[in-house]
Amino acid sequence: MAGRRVVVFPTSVELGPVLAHLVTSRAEQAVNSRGRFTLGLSGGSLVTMLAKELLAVPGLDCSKWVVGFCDERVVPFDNPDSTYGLYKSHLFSKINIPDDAILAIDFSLGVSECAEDYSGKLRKAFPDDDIPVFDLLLLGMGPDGHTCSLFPEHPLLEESQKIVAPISDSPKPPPERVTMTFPVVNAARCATFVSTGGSKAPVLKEVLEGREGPPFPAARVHPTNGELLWLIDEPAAAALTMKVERLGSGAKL
Ligand SMILES: O=C(O)[C@H](O)[C@@H](O)[C@H](O)[C@H](O)COP(=O)(O)O
Repeated sequence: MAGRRVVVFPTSVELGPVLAHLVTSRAEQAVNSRGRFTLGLSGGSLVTMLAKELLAVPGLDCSKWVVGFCDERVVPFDNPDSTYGLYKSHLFSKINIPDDAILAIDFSLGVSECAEDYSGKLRKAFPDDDIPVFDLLLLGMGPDGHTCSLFPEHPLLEESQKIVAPISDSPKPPPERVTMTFPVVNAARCATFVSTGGSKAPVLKEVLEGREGPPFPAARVHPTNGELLWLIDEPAAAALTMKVERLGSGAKL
């Protein structure tokens, strides 16, 4: 692990531009060294924050981006629960990313087949990797400590063979989802959590500072050969006693 950075911003207003800079600078580095930038997206409040901030970047060029989903709800794209659907309307329709560079699920399949199909899409997009190595995964964390669709105490936390797994009993609706597993999450070059708001404070303390008993799913994210960044705001950081970095909107990570 290249190390963990916990960076606290006054509010999400200052965090947003730094997130956009992180994405575009990692994209530039990746395109320069490997010819493309592979990005994994999560849902929740990240969708609108990321879309707003990326669309404000002058001359944003996504022509060499390949985008996947850290998890996805198995619902039609026009269902408001579809993470792809939200990104399509907020972001993909407004940037120059080729359609075939977006690795989306086939929601018409049953949840198990859908996971197999999405796994095949990842394998095809990463033909040289035993486990797909994304340049950047953007992750969220629920107030229960889940990330992707990896929920506390769920057997999927121990999945070590599959790169993508189906889940049909998600405690958070909708119940049917597909999710990247920890082997993929922890193979990333950089995993970045974005977590804001006071509702995250209690769980964030346990995730970042440790707890008795089994670690929360979000605490199990620690890329083997990559970086781990936590971008949070003061309300989310309220219960932390650890040393953190405090930065503002002009920061570059
Ligand atoms: O699939 C889901 O149910 C959500 O996408 C979820 O996993 C989300 O990423 C976290 O709950 C953090 O969401 P917020 O950043 O909006 O709190």
